[in-house]
Amino acid sequence: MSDGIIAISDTFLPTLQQVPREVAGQVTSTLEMLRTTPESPGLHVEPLQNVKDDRIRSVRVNRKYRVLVFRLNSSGQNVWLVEGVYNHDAAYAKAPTLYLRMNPISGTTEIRSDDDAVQTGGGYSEEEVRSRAAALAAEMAAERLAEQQAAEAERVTGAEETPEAAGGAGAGGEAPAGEKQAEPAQPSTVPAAQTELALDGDEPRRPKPEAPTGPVLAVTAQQLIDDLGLDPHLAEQAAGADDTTLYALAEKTKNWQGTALLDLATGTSLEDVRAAYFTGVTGGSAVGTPSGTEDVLQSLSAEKSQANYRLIEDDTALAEVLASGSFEKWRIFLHPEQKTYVEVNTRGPYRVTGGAGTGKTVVLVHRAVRLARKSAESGGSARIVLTTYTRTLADALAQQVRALAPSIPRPDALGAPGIHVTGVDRIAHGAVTSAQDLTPMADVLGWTTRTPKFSRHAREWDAAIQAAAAADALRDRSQPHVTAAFLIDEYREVVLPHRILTEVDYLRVSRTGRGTRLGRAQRREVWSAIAAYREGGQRDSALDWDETSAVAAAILDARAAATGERVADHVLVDEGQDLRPTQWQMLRALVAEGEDDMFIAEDSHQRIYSNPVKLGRYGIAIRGRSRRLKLNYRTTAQNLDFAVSILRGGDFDIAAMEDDDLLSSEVTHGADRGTFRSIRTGPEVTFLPAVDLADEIEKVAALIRQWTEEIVDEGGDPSTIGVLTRFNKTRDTLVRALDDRGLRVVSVDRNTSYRGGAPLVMTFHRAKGMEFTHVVLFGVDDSSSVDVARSAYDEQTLEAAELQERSLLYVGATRARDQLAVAWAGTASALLETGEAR
Ligand SMILES: Nc1ncnc2c1ncn2[C@@H]1O[C@H](COP(=O)(O)OP(=O)(O)OP(=O)(O)O)[C@@H](O)[C@H]1O
Repeated sequence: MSDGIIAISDTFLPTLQQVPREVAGQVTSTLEMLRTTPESPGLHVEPLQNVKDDRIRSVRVNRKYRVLVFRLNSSGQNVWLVEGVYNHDAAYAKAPTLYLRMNPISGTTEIRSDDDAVQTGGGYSEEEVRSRAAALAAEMAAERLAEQQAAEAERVTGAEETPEAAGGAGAGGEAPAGEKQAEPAQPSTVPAAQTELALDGDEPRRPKPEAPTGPVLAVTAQQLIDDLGLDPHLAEQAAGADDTTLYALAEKTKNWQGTALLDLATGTSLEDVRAAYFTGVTGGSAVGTPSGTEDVLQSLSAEKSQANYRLIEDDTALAEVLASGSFEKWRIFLHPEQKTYVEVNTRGPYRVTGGAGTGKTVVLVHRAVRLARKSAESGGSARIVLTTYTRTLADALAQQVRALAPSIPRPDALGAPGIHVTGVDRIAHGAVTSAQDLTPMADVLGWTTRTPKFSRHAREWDAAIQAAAAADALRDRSQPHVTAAFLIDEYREVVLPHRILTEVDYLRVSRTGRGTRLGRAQRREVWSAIAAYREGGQRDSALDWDETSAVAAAILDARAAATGERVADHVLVDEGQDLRPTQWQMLRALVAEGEDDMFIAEDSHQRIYSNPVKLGRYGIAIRGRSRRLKLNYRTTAQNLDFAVSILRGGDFDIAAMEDDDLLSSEVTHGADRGTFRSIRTGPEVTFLPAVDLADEIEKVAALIRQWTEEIVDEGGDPSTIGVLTRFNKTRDTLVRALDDRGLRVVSVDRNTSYRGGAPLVMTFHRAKGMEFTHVVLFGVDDSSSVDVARSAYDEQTLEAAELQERSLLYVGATRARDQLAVAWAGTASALLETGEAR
């Protein structure tokens, strides 16, 4: 008999994570034996008594553990569908109730249990189900044909651009050093399904959110039954369910039906949900009846089943993951939407947005690996750059790439085959230091050197202002446009990207997007300070980081002009919302425009470093190629609700801030409860109001102690607790105070890498991109925001700075997987809008 096939169910990985490490190793070798030599005397594959589905087997791992599998035998070949690993007694208690059913409407395999909280009741007989399924299949085929015909008609007549084509070549926006192009036309109509979202985005200010009541879904129970194939009992409860009930139902429903409900709750249409999960396989059986082996096998091998099941046969990637000893679900099972963005072939830059924890990084890492594998399969050696804002985040990305695909090369240098993972400033630094020819520097700065230093400090702007004042070039130094804050932004957002070298050019340049309007005399003043800053740089042969990436872009462009070659084939960017204009220019210069050139993951609601950027200005035209992820995999619904309530108080008009040429519905998400949901629920957020700092520290110390004990009791590591502060100073005070109370914590800053064994204390900024099981937001009182008015030089920067304070709290709150606590002394921050906190 030929070797069998191992099929992994998504129920298996969480159970594998629960067993001791050495047992996990034994499980994988047991599965390998099951695949190759199931008859081996060393392997005990036991049928069980009194079972619902006689295909279920218990396979011995060691004295204590058993794996539950379904044996699906077809034409002499075995497919072993692995459900989970349990200790002996739990396995024997569970096995009799389990059965395999293929849903006749969706064609999806479901591992069901007689104990399912939601069971059959009402609905159709088996016969009715089958005939309904056949009718539906015909309906879908007709729909597909009609769609194809419509698309064909559009292509032929050119009557209307498809979204992809609309963002194609030529829509590149304003050239860096050129004239402003005409604004792309706004679409005159918004598709009906998106109208509500678009209007939401236009609301000037949201009222304080009320707890949502009434049905969440905009579909009837009958539609859920007929069109989706949900269990009738579940459908009836779900159709009328309010928010809380819907979550409870989705969580209890272990198979794809639960996720499909959440998808609908995020605004995904019935058609899209069907397109995501329906396998197209016909047959199956009603709830309560196991389905035939052939039906199940066909369904399992359908591509759409990959969200929940994977066959190991020929899947070296999956085998690699299992062999690695680390079993997080994200490495094998992607949400259908995530999978789409991993695999989509793009005709230019593509952007995935989505709230915190929706798996944007997961998509990016899978995509980088897919591009590398695809190239290797066709004998190529693609040069892939995977980058993000900071080095710490880049290190985390590198770890994920290694976990997913240890065998793919991760070169240290730009231009080598494989996945080069590094921070965006390091790329710029590398491009400048490795350049043979630094003359393009002169095109950006007006001077050049063979030995640049990278050491300029923001305070050198003060020296430049002083120098300009000393030369009598400034009339009044208290004017906003001659403050360091204004000049830094003007330099990085206007002067450097446009490669302005002279006052004459600066007087002419379009400053679109900058809030403050400047007259001629004011521009002269600004230029005098900028010229002084540049002279300082030239004197010291020193570049700041914005200059470095601007120079890197010029060097890369010059090299491409001379050789016709760019240094990368694909560029993937995480945390894109925090990148600055010249960094985008540099990334654009790494890769030629074309298929799969740039892929960007970002969340505008998490922007905590830079001002919004209109990517189209830097040759990154994403119009029509921006998509949104909506299911939060990280944090519970309770924590997410709290985090989103912070955003709601702010006027995040993302569409206007960054890409006003996009439909606002393409980018809105965070403030819109209906479009962003968590996949699980947990305890309520804990609020810890305190009378003063000492009281707050006491309360937080007690909570950390309690959490630490609970985590240690369960065999976990207390470094999964994160305590976040707004300022470095608060962090240091807190760490000292906890230390005085005999509570060991680790203070994390730029220079300390974190270790396990103790809770971590760090700033909100440092926690960006990280996640913890438990989080305390410390010191969220009315003095916890920076005095934004002090550094803001106009209305626009004031608003942006206020939004950044909200974003910081949002970032902090969404680091928590399970439990979140918010502490403050005295009056709570005005940014906390929830009733409990006020
Ligand atoms: N398909 C999936 N199955 C299981 N877990 C997933 C899946 N996708 C993402 N996750 C988990 O959700 C969490 C958040 O994922 P990720 O960090 O990619 O989100 P993100 O959108 O980049 O978040 P942020 O914007 O906050 O950085 C991680 O723990 C990740 O492992």
